[in-house]
Amino acid sequence: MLPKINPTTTNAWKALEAHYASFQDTQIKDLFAGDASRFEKYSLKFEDILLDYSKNRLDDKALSLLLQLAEECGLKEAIASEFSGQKINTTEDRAVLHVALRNRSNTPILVDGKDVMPEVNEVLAQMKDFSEQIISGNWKGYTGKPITDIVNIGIGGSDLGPLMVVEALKPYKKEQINLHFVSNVDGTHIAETLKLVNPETTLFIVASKTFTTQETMTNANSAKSWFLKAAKDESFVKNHFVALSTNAEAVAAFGIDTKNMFRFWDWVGGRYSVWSAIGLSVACAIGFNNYVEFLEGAHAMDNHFKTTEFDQNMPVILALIGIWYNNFYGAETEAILPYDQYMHRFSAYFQQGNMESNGKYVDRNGETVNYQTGPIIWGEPGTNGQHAFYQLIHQGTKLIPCDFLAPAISQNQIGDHHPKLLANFFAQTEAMMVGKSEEQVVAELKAAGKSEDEIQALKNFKIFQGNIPTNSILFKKLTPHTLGALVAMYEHKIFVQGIIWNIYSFDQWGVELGKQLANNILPELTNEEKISSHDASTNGLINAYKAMR
Ligand SMILES: O=P(O)(O)OC[C@H]1O[C@H](O)[C@H](O)[C@@H](O)[C@@H]1O
Repeated sequence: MLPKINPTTTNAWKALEAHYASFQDTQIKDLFAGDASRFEKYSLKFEDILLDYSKNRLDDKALSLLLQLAEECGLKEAIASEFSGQKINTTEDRAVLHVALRNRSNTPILVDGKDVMPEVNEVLAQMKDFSEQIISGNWKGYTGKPITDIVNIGIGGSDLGPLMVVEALKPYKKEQINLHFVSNVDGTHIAETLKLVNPETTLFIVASKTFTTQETMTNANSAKSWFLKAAKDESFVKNHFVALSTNAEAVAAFGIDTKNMFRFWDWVGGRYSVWSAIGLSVACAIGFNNYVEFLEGAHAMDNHFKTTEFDQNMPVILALIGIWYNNFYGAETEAILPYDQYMHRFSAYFQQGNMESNGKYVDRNGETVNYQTGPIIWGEPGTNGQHAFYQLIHQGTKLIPCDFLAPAISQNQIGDHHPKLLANFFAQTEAMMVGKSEEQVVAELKAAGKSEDEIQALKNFKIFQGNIPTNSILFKKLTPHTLGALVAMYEHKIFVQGIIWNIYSFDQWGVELGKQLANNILPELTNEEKISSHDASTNGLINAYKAMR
């Protein structure tokens, strides 16, 4: 079971507070000036991935206290509990075993005394067989034509994971299959997607752990009606609809043959489910072997996380640096900035991964925390972000630690695009650290021929204070294996932080209230009566909507 230690009561926390008081104004660039080996010391390599964390407001003392914090909070025991299948998702009484889904070494993992690996392998074999039939064209639609388009209908973890991975691994995509993702209950999403596809050659993958999610069920029903309008015969549904779910009854009730159901288990969290049957659209897009490569990459990172000393452990180091800024410097957000267009949904994916996991104010003792928990995660690919929001990172009033990610080798070697992209990556992390001093600004303005008055009027606007912390994550190439490792790295970072913050990272009670109230409101929108059962604002809005429509 997980430890239940309030991190602020540890010796390490108190020592970190004391250290922060004297260290807080230290400039990263001065730390480099004082230590010629800082880059070597503060960087880690794992396979083809280099993590450079030297551009942080971090010294040996802070780092060793953060490592001590991890020890005092029982991180070692917590990792062992997770990997051994203990029910560490206590509020839902479930194990947390996405690591079993990619456990390529096949060592037994027991839940309630039963090894889960045979079932995991069974579903993988089913996914292999199915994806091969789709890709080869052997799986036929109701008029005997092969499938050309797959529409994944799902939301949250049943959408963001496969969507992010299919986008990131586009260079590996099989040409004959087009992928589409429908998530929003806004009818526009399904309507615009259906305009692009033909019922004779389209496969709908209905992805929902619970198979009760309003958005997904609504979209799946609309897709089914659209399909039946063309196919006319219910018996054809089995050629065009498959389900990814833990809920066989609901799948059958929807009219999908349970032979066409790919199952997973309650110990797979939605936001950690791309490694499960939820990855079927990925396997159909890039082929099963590439999907397995993706699992292998994650498994390799799992082993690194499980077996490596904390001071050399990438997810642990990233997590501790995050805690340093979140809990001592008061940073409220973290930006994830991939310099790879294929990774354009990576930040959105970890927005859910992080914020749904660690956005909690109640600790594992059921008490309200007296410290900050999960940060706000956001980001867009570089270089686009540079022309949009980097202004605030460079000269705003908020501290925003950033992760920069980039491949050394582009999958599209066109002219000098890639050196230009990477030049921007390196320049931004350098600029964020070194800033630009008053002396530099004045010298530049002088060199540009400005008068003394002009210099005085302008100079303050052109100064960059710098000292903005960044992690640089450079990898050789965005292969399925490397992507798997990167995703697993961030997953474990979230785990480590949740353990230290003494919260439960694998439930998501905070999404329930809105769903409940929407279910109450929906029937009120289907009649013309004036509504008075809510607060004045909600009543006013509902009534205004009814009058407008
Ligand atoms: O896969 P489903 O059961 O349809 O759930 C889809 C999503 O909705 C829920 O509200 C949760 O917030 C997510 O964690 C989940 O991924």
